[in-house]
Amino acid sequence: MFLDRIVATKHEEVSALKQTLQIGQAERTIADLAPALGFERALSGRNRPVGLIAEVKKASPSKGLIRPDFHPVSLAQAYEEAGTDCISVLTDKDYFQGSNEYLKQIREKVRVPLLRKDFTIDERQIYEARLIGADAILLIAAILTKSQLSSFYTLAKDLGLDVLVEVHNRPELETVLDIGKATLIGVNNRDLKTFVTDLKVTEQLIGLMPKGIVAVSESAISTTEDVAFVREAGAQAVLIGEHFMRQPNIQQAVNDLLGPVTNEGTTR
Ligand SMILES: O=C(O)c1ccccc1NCC(=O)[C@H](O)[C@H](O)COP(=O)(O)O
Repeated sequence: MFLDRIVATKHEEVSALKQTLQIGQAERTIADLAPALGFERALSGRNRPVGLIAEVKKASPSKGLIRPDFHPVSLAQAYEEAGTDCISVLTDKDYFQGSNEYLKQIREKVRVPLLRKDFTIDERQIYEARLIGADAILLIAAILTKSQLSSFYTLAKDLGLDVLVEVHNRPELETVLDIGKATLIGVNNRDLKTFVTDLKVTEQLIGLMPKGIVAVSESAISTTEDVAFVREAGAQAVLIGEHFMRQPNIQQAVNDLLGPVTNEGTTR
């Protein structure tokens, strides 16, 4: 299964990271860094009626190469000019053709909060995310134990990062809610094991979330009807990658899909 392969690769990467990233040294370096930008705060005070996390995504396991003329900084700058609330940057090399370097380069040029989109399975990756300039990390319930979800969440927060916790089914959501820490939860409409997408997953799961959670609908959103559907289901934000990556004019595509910036965001 593909997800198992991805996780196996992550274990190899973490073994290598153990040789280069010493936790004590990382803690000292992080203590001297400027505070991270408020990822969750940007979504709560969003620029449009629905918040937007726009993704910098060159390729994916389900679709192969998506954006042949891939210039990560230019793409992120176009997202920033389009009034994107947050940007997601895929840093996985083997399956998404991403890179930590892309995130670092974007951090230098863009003042929008950045999500390090990767498959976190070890605490060293959380230190690494902060060191390369991320403002938030992703924790995927499908690949973590309850205990890992809880301890990784706390570590990320202690390092000044926000956390997007991702679920795809009811048992995963129940685990996350039982831990009782997550305030920003993403519902991935894509089953990471089969790649099948269905926006109804958003409808099913957001209805089970308590008030006060910032709910994000992730994946397979490409039309104004899709956006309307997930908003109606209760999503306060959307995470969109492939659709924007296939457009020649990113700014135009963001405005066509989500409308103009209104600065009328509200908190729930
Ligand atoms: O995108 C994939 O094919 C994929 C396969 C296996 C695990 C994760 C995968 N994608 C990660 C994501 O969550 C998406 O990049 C993100 O939600 C944006 O989705 P989309 O708008 O459909 O590009």
